[in-house]
Amino acid sequence: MSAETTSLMKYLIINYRWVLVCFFLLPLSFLYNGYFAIRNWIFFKLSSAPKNHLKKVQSIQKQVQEWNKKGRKKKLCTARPGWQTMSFRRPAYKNTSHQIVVDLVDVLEINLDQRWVEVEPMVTMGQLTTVLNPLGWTIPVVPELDDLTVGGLVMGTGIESASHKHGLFQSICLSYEMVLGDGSVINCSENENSELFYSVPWSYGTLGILTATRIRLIPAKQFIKLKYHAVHGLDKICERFVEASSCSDNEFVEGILFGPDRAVVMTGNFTDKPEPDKINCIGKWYKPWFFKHVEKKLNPYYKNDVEYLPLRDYYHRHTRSIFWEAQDIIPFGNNLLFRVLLGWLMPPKVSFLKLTQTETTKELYENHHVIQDILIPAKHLHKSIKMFHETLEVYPLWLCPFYLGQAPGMVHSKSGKSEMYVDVGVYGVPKVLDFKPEKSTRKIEKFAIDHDGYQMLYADTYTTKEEFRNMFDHKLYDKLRKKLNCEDTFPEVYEKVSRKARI
Ligand SMILES: Cc1cc2nc3c(=O)[nH]c(=O)nc-3n(C[C@H](O)[C@H](O)[C@H](O)COP(=O)(O)OP(=O)(O)OC[C@H]3O[C@@H](n4cnc5c(N)ncnc54)[C@H](O)[C@@H]3O)c2cc1C
Ligand SMILES: NC(=O)C1=CN([C@@H]2O[C@H](COP(=O)(O)OP(=O)(O)OC[C@H]3O[C@@H](n4cnc5c(N)ncnc54)[C@H](OP(=O)(O)O)[C@@H]3O)[C@@H](O)[C@H]2O)C=CC1
Ligand SMILES: CC(C)=CCC[C@@H](C)[C@H]1CC[C@@]2(C)C3=C(CC[C@]12C)[C@@]1(C)CC[C@H](O)C(C)(C)[C@@H]1CC3
Repeated sequence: MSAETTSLMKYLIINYRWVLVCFFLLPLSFLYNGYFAIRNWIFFKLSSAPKNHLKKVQSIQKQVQEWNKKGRKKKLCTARPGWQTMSFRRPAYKNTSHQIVVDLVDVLEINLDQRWVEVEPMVTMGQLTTVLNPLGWTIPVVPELDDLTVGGLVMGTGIESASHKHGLFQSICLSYEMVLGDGSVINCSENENSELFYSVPWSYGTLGILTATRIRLIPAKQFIKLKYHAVHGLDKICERFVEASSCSDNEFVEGILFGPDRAVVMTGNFTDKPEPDKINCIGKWYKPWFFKHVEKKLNPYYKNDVEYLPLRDYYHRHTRSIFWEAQDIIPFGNNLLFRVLLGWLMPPKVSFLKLTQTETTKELYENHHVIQDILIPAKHLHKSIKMFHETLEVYPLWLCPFYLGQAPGMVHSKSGKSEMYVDVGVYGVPKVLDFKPEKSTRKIEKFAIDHDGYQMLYADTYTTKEEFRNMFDHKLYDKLRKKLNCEDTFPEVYEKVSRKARI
């Protein structure tokens, strides 16, 4: 292809990606979701899951035992296709690993007396909220985005606006059932095999295959009373945000920074008594994107600083616009006409976007886009926002507080006592002129390491193995890897998340 044609193709792919998305990916996503809704309903109606679980676990054990018999030639990973994972890149290591099929996709049991739900690892957040919310229950932390799987959230991490009370996703898990590298099944919890229980989070499937987990339940009411607090000035923003995060009356706390000195802090509580004229079904297809709706609250003209959002609308408030990533894919996606006509098809499935990503878009995102979630102690929030402004100048920034305890494992508070942390989510096009992906990201990673922070690993990490082990506490992890003979069974976490391991 001539140079002109190539650059024309690149121009079209970059500036008209929305054509592919609107005319192909949106309808395809809608049909795919429809198929799975029916499939789940039928599987449930047949009550297939509870009866089949044991058989499905035995099939995983059999796969691992066969792998052992064949001489353990390659290391193990799950057979989930890389394009389906909720991470920016695809796991290249799967091509050179022995893949274990883990088709565990169902809700197993809801025990309302003891307040837990037992689920298989491929259950998604969308499926779980569909099951639980009509029953008047919820898990305490419901990570955004329907397609997140329980397995990925346990083995990686998960966070949402209730995390300031309930911690990260692993803090709401009561037990894990796993198949180990020798083909045996093990259960672990705080009181049983507790060292394994604390090592599983952030282990990225490198200690065993997760086959079920029990998650705590709390009563859910049908609405969230959401208060919007427009705040101006970085000092005031940090003060208001940290104060809201430490106030135990707030069941939900979230902040969106729309510029270096203007933000909206949101506090929420469950309620069954909404004021009828203030109900906002923000999840309806024709409604504005949530972050755009929030941005309007900065304007003093919009007096209405209290709204009542239906529970499921609140839990998946950022899903239609994929936080603010959809605006780079469908620039006119928040336009009223588009929303009324095609909003019901949004969002395009992230997995389909990944599946159809071209080298051109990949290069574009690599060199002109940043996607990171940096977890920083709340006492360093002011400093970190300034660092992000100088290094990237990307807005909006997502601020999500979470309580981090001292339980052993890869991620714990480093100050010797439990403390409030903040997830600073950065998703967008850097405005600074000197943005260089590796240099800028390594600066952010160094800032995190120097301030007792962490980096979410669904995103690119440019840390060296030594820096990675400096950021994440490998003491207990290394001990378990040895105890469970993982060395030649599973790769190490770093070998699954580093830039070399992903394409
Ligand atoms: C345990 C459980 C798992 C579910 N899994 C899914 C799912 O994977 N995908 C999805 O879209 N929807 C799921 N649902 C939601 C389900 O689709 C709706 O709640 C149900 O269709 C509503 O119809 P119903 O009122 O007849 O349900 P119910 O009358 O509550 O129950 C209908 C069926 O659910 C079974 N059931 C009820 N409670 C339990 C329990 N604690 N453990 C196991 N089986 C139970 C009963 O045996 C019966 O066959 C699940 C619900 C429950 C309680
Ligand atoms: N609000 C939030 O908290 C959000 C979080 N995220 C990120 O998304 C990730 C989850 O994405 P998702 O696509 O669900 O997960 P992935 O499929 O990406 O899995 C993440 C890791 O968990 C491992 N894993 C998954 N299931 C199992 C299992 N049953 N047994 C052993 N290992 C397993 C995978 O191993 P393998 O590679 O072998 O398959 C992989 O290393 C989270 O970790 C989080 O970082 C993204 C958006 C929002
Ligand atoms: C802790 C929290 C809230 C994290 C939110 C992370 C999301 C914003 C991330 C997770 C996966 C993610 C990186 C993704 C993308 C955007 C940002 C996402 C959705 C997109 C869709 C951007 C466009 C890209 O071409 C491509 C399709 C590869 C990715 C896929 C993953």
